[in-house]
Amino acid sequence: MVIEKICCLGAGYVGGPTCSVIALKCPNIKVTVCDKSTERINQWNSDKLPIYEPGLDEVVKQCRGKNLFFSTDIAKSIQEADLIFISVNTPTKTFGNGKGRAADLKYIEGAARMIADLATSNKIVVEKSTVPVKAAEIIMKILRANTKPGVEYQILSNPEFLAEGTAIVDLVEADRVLIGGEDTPEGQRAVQELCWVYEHWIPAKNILTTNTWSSELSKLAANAFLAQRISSINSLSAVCEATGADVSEVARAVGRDSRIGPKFLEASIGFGGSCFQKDILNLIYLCECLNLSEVAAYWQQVVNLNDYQKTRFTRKVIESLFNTVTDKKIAILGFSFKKNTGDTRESPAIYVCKTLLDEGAKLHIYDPKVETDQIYYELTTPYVTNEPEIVRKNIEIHNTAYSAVSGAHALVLCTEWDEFKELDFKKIYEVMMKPAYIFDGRKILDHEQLINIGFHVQTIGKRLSRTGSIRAQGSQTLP
Ligand SMILES: NC(=O)c1ccc[n+]([C@@H]2O[C@H](COP(=O)([O-])OP(=O)(O)OC[C@H]3O[C@@H](n4cnc5c(N)ncnc54)[C@H](O)[C@@H]3O)[C@@H](O)[C@H]2O)c1
Ligand SMILES: O=c1ccn([C@@H]2O[C@H](COP(=O)(O)OP(=O)(O)O[C@H]3O[C@H](CO)[C@@H](O)[C@H](O)[C@H]3O)[C@@H](O)[C@H]2O)c(=O)[nH]1
Repeated sequence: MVIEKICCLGAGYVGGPTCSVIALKCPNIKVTVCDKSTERINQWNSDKLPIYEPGLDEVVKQCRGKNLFFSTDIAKSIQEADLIFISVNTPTKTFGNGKGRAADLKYIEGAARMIADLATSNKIVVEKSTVPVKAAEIIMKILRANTKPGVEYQILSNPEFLAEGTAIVDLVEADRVLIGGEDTPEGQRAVQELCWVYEHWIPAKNILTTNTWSSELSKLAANAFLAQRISSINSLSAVCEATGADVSEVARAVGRDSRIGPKFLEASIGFGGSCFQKDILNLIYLCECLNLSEVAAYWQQVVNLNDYQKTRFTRKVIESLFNTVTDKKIAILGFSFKKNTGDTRESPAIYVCKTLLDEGAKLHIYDPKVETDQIYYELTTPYVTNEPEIVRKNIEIHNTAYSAVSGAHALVLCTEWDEFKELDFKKIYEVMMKPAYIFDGRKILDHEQLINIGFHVQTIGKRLSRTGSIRAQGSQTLP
């Protein structure tokens, strides 16, 4: 079979960018991205795409209507496709068996049932969503139990490694593409067909093929390793604050060892995003189910340390402000989970804001890309101690950083947007209440300059000479 038509179920952060790049690099293949949500598909067909991703607009504009289509006509797209990507969401279960840990596979199962219902010819079905090991077996069972006469399926695992904010570059210049398939002649033929798609732009040596289960586990393992590096450096940031060492210097020194490498050693207020926590919890649940409790406990600690880092930072803000933020105006700069994305899923800013709101603070929030409604949504659902209406009264969303900081007791920087480095802090100092506090949760500001202006400054993993922290003054240890 030569792949002429591809269908993708799920037009989200993965399905949209991935298929746009496939369409760009494979002009001979017709790519249709489908979603159950008509609103999402309408946005993909409009001038304002549903997600912000540098470089994505250009790719979509170049291909849309030529060989790239966004559609709600799932039946037609499935029927005409040779290959179907399943790129649906796999959130952590919020109830029932495995609550808070296991991946909820209801959307995967739903997608498999749709394919089984609608397909009338042979299909290669590719699991692109991140799933627990052996999830392909579920898809296989559903498809093969409902096969129409003459229809055959091959199921492949092809996890996605793109990071938000750099998705287009990550897709165009992928370190590797991973494809897992069944160890049968038909399975291996399907693997080669998907390899052929990627070989339009990825060097063959960077396309790794494995068995299905290794491929599924490698995705969870890659995220667990990356998150573990962040928790490791964040754990050391606490040691730095307590001793006078500087975590950036430690990271530079440690990262120079070529066996360790310099990337992903940036101490922060904690990792966020829709993947790291969900995928580690997924791995932990898998280990528990396999009676590997020591392994589960090992990875659980990565998540625990991340929670500790978020709590530690927020506690520092409150303690520095004389242990009360009630009725104080606090400017929050950055709400997305990292720069260059409008995505707020599991953003550490949510924890910081909710805790401050619970303590009675009035928040003035600015983020260059997050929509106002999204901020309200994140802060009012779920787990708030106050009623949503009360919470809303204590939040104001701003269009600029300058208006957010006006009259504020403190500025809390939660996301490392480049534009925050360019702000005129002399101007900001003038309009803030005194003493004026800055809490740099991303270590991106010029702290010496801020201290010279007159700010009390605190950051992650470094003790600054003028911190303003009651606990820090005359004390060798920070909370
Ligand atoms: N976001 C990332 O950066 C990233 C990177 C790598 C892997 N992943 C994984 O990829 C998967 C998708 O993540 P995402 O961030 O794109 O999720 P998302 O929530 O942005 O998008 C998923 C989309 O699937 C749609 N959907 C659900 N069931 C459907 C069905 N049966 N038919 C058609 N559409 C359906 C939903 O309406 C939604 O729009 C997850 O498993 C995630 O872990 C995400
Ligand atoms: O040194 C670092 C690097 C990252 N982060 C934080 O970690 C989180 C995740 O960042 P990143 O990994 O860059 O973004 P994601 O889009 O979540 O991408 C991760 O999750 C995706 C979904 O599975 C994978 O495909 C990617 O390979 C993997 O990097 C963010 O809050 C970052 O601010 C740090 O605190 N310090």
